[in-house]
Amino acid sequence: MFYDVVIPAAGQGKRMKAGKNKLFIELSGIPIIVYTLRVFEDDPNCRKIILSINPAEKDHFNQLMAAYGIKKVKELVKGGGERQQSVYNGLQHAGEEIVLVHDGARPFINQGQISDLCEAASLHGGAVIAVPVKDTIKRATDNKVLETVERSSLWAVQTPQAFRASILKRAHEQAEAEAFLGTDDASLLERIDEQVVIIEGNYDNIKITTQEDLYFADAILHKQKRK
Ligand SMILES: Nc1ccn([C@@H]2O[C@H](COP(=O)(O)OP(=O)(O)OP(=O)(O)O)[C@@H](O)[C@H]2O)c(=O)n1
Ligand SMILES: C[C@](O)(CO)[C@H](O)COP(=O)(O)O
Repeated sequence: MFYDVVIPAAGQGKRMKAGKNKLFIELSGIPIIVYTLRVFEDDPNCRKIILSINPAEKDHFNQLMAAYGIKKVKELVKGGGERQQSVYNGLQHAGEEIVLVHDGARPFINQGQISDLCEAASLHGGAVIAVPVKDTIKRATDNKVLETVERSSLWAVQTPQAFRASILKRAHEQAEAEAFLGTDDASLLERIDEQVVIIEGNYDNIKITTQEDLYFADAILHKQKRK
């Protein structure tokens, strides 16, 4: 099933404390964003990549795409102050069928799962990749525990997230109109009662967020190279 993908890549990487967009940090000599883009460049079902970026970094992104032969980025879109706004801006350039949203900061998505995700989105409206939560989760205020949350129904949600484009566009419009800010795109469907289903993913699909994620990323990369 064909799809367009919106990749938000306009963050500042504050939690990484690298003093630059963390997507330019290299893993084994290759920038993180290149790993992410390659997954979609190599997927024959991906029609086009829409990349939301900070305009000040446009030349850097263009240089990387030229150097690594990335040809499917058909739109370089101005990102927003929040991830949700970067996705919203990208969505304006997406087609009318299936659209995926995938963090630039998740370079280890397994291509095999993307088609399952698209099928599910076509059937249900929205679908997310997620893994069962492994830790015991407690709710607390001011470090005082209020309760232990029942774990069997908890999922840690990742990207990609796939949607019927018309539903995602409507969900974003409504969130924008009501000044609602979510941490992922599926939450915008949930609040307008559109269905979102889970496709079980794997724990390697980490989002590179803080310094320690870089050595987890190196380990995952080495594991993948051994295959
Ligand atoms: N205004 C923003 C914020 C984030 N992102 C993108 O959304 C993805 C997930 O966001 P996150 O991991 O939070 O990245 P940063 O915002 O860069 O990190 P931080 O929150 O630590 O500053 C990243 O690919 C990031 O580039 C974006 O396009 N626009
Ligand atoms: C969309 C996301 O990757 C799902 O896990 C995540 O919510 C991005 O935002 P965060 O603020 O870094 O959690």
